[in-house]
Amino acid sequence: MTTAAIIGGGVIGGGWAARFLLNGWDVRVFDPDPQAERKIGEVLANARRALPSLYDKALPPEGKLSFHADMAEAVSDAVWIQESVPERLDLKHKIHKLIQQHAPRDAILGSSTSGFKPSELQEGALNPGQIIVAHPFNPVYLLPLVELVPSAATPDAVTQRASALLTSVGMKPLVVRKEIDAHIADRLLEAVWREGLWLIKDGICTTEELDDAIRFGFGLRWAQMGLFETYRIAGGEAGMKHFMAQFGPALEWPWTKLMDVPEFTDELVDLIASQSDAQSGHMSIRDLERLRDDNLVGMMRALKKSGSGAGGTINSHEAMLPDPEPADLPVTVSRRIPQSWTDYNGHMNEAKYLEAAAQATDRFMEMIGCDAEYIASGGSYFTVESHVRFLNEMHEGDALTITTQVLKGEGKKMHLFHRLLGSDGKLAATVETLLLHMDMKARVSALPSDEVAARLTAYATAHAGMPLPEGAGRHVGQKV
Ligand SMILES: NC(=O)C1=CN([C@@H]2O[C@H](COP(=O)(O)OP(=O)(O)OC[C@H]3O[C@@H](n4cnc5c(N)ncnc54)[C@H](O)[C@@H]3O)[C@@H](O)[C@H]2O)C=CC1
Ligand SMILES: C[N+](C)(C)CC(=O)CC(=O)[O-]
Repeated sequence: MTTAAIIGGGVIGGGWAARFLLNGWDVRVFDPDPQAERKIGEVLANARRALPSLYDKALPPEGKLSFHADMAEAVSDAVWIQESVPERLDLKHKIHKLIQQHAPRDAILGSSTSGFKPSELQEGALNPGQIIVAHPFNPVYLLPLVELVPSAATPDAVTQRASALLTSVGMKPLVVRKEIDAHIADRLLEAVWREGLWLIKDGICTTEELDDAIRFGFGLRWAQMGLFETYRIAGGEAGMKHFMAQFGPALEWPWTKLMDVPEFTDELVDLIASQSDAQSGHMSIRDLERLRDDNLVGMMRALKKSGSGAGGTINSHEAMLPDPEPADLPVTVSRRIPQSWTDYNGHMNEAKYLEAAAQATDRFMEMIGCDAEYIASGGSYFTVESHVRFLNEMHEGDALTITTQVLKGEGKKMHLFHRLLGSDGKLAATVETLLLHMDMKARVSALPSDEVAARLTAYATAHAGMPLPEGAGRHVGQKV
């Protein structure tokens, strides 16, 4: 089992711990705060509820979490050490020295620093080439971006190994070409924050109105296309050059106050804190985190369909996860129930049982080779009939596993029986579904390719010896 050491287990360290644990790594935490175990436990509960929902395949079994008061114990077996102590250079230097006295020489020491350059962190270090900036985004267990910043003293091999390790836990390493204060993203974020502080100080808007200006408009655009691709479209058919000619002059007028910093007087701090309380004080931080996570999962799953932005990272990571063995009943869905799937009755809405079963069918189609490439080449399956039996309630956060049994896989027909199992392994629903293979051009039923037919037959043959599932072939209202 691979081991990560988490040094500093606050907001960011807790998120790193969850990211590694849920990707099957053992995690050792070093943090003097007596509350660290409780805080990490709460972050982990949120992560367990959110991260698996991004995937249509099961993540590896969770690793082991342990807490250590002794640095040697925490780091001596670690492949990856992530430092997330408060943003003070003297503290980071002190803690890196202690880490390097006990760490394996080939372990990577990533720092979560939001602003320090790697060369600053490496000053006076015992093994400078081991230290690299690995700057993540909150929540670390869901957001894939990690800015990986080497200095001139960082060997290329370290950057490459760091990049590969972070990719293997579902992250998107962005290697920053030249070290600079605050890397790339925090420079952008600080510029927006500084301008926002001025707009509030000058009474132009409240914190809520400023957030509205982001979330109802450009915030939605940025998640999928960023700044420059979005502006390319804004230039119309004439593209980027036209856009720059039209809006370039505004930079000189100027519209913004970016280089000034409003003074952090008690008055300004109180104004912002009271507006923020009025905006969001009715919810606890953990409730806000869960709302944020559910929204992020929904948006990231939408991006997964098109492979845009973070969706592309999820697809690549999912492709690295192992497929279940074809001889067993294949697991076609393994996920948690998001809050957005529940309804006014406080449980999973009936439509979502069918949605989950449709995900299982999509996954099974991929398993037999009917994937996006095959569909683009002109063949696919259409569902012609489904029967759902609702047997047990499912709730927000419950684990949902779906197994798929092939009742018939012959010619154009594919007859499937999905079992939806809850956290306790109890049957929550069954969905029996009949599909026909189609010629997508002519939009008529047609035989599948030989390869798809052969893979389907392999499953059908393996499942032929199994008993017919209880409930198969039922019709609505039938007596038990
Ligand atoms: N909060 C954020 O949005 C982000 C923060 N970061 C960076 O992550 C780092 C940590 O920030 P947060 O998690 O927000 O801070 P935090 O205050 O939530 O957590 C810091 C943790 O470090 C522990 N700690 C303090 N001294 C320590 C020591 N000597 N040894 C081990 N642990 C010690 C504290 O007990 C605390 O649990 C900073 O460098 C920050 O710039 C990076 C990305 C985002
Ligand atoms: C505010 N911050 C500088 C600590 C923010 C970050 O570093 C990244 C983030 O998660 O927004």
